[in-house]
Amino acid sequence: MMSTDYPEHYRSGFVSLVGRPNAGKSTLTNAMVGSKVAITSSKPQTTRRVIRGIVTTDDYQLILVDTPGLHRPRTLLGERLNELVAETLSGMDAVALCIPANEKIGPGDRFITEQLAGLHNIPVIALVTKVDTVTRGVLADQLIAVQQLGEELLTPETGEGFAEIVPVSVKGDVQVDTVLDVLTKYLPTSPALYPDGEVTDEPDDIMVAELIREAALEDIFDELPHSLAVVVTEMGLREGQPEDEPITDIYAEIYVERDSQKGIIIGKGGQQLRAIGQRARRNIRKLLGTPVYLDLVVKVAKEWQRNPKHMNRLGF
Ligand SMILES: Nc1nc2c(ncn2[C@@H]2O[C@H](COP(=O)(O)OP(=O)(O)OP(=O)(O)O)[C@@H](O)[C@H]2O)c(=O)[nH]1
Repeated sequence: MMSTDYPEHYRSGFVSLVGRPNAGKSTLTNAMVGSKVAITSSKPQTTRRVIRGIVTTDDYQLILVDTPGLHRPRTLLGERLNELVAETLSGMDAVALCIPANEKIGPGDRFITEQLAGLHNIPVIALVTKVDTVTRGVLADQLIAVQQLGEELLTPETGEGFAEIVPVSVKGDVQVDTVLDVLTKYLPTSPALYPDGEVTDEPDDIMVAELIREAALEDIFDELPHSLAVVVTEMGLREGQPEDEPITDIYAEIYVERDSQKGIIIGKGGQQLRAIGQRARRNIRKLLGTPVYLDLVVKVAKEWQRNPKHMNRLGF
């Protein structure tokens, strides 16, 4: 379909879908990618950009980028990761914040919106997702609440708020095309940035490490407020697998500061570590688009967090 000649009006660029867990980002990404089957890729890309999908048509190429690390900074390390997220976002042509229609706007939404307020000259579009789950009345209230959120936190000076607010439902097949139209409006004129076919940059071990870290912190966060780092030591597609059954092998080390914390992470009979692995695998699988074999080792690195050299060695 694509040729090397691009029409003058051709647009190409990056858009990131953000939003708290369960907001419907993946479902929407898949629906947009699936609706225009020119290029699909669920493979992660460079260290900074984790590409979830590319929608290529005769008029535009929309590159959908993931930013899984967008959360409250918990530690120095967390702040650095959030800088990484900020850097990813600052390279976007637009950012779309997903807010479900059927859940009240909460602290998570507010926090992310505040983060987005720091972006300069990047339009932020609100997508009110899963509108099939609510009545018209509830949707109307949510649209107003979203508008107020934008006016209050995004551009309080001007009160402009979100560049646009678009209701959408993948399950109900409502306005998925409209979302594409809206997002691509903000792409700059440019030839396609990715060639036709599979995209094959280096996988992103930083994002994988972050997913493992999040999985570890999920239910033992209180006991380990700060002392956790994850390093992916090896990652790659398993050789000799049939092409339609790829598996990604990942070897990672979880660093804690004290022996006692090591015990917490591993748990009785290794139970906790298994649970962490399971959770992490589920999310990494989403990110990479292949089943994952995950080998986790827990190590003690004393006071690593306050030691910049140590942090550098750990890849931060
Ligand atoms: N009814 C309905 N459910 C939806 C819709 N879109 C997504 N969902 C459901 O909402 C849940 C979360 O969707 P995801 O797309 O995984 O959300 P996400 O934001 O990618 O979540 P994380 O990966 O946890 O950040 C899933 O159970 C979806 O099936 C929709 O349009 N309508």
